[in-house]
Amino acid sequence: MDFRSYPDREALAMGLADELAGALKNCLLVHDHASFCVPGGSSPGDTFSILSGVDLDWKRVHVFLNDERWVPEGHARSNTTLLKTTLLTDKAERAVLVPMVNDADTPEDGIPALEQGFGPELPISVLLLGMGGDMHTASLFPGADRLEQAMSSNAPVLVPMRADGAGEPRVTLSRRVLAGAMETHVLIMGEEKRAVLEKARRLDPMEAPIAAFLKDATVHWAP
Ligand SMILES: O=C(O)[C@H](O)[C@@H](O)[C@H](O)[C@H](O)COP(=O)(O)O
Repeated sequence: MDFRSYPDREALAMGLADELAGALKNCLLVHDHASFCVPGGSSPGDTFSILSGVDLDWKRVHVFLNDERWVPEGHARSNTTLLKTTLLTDKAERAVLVPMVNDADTPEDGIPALEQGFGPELPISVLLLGMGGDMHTASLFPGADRLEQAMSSNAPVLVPMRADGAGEPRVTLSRRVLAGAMETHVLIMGEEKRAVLEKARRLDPMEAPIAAFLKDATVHWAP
């Protein structure tokens, strides 16, 4: 694991946006498109805003979430809405969004149609992950109902997930798909998450799902 510490959150957003843009540009030099997989939640907003103004051949960048809360677009907890308002604006408006939610009643009902969109997107070219205080990443929550399936080596691309800490039902990319990314970055902020991440490194991924992705990752942190 490579750990990068920034003096403050503004420097982190600028440094991380620069790093992600560089990785996407490199990928586009040799591939016809780049698959860019990003977290929802509150941490990446500033990074996304900076990235959206970067000069890049965005129409060849395919963006999708690590995971989504099963709520309609426009809902206050919709990661898709967050993505559309922070990343997919300005120059990045031309990027292609691969949907992670549809209007089915449950993730189980919606997943078959969603999975079809992921065929051309794997392996992920550039992966950004967040982490919760309980060591979850994407919607791989410790103790979640289908964690074992989602962490297994023959897991499907998408897994429905319900967990006490999750709020609403979720859909998440499985460990197999996330761990197959060509390049992985992790974004965390604050002393508490830094300590949690250190602890996670010593635990089994079933207890600390973020641990499954740290070995080859670059972690970006600011106080
Ligand atoms: O939909 C989600 O909740 C995310 O994809 C999730 O995995 C997130 O990255 C972490 O929970 C950290 O969230 P914060 O950035 O809000 O702390």
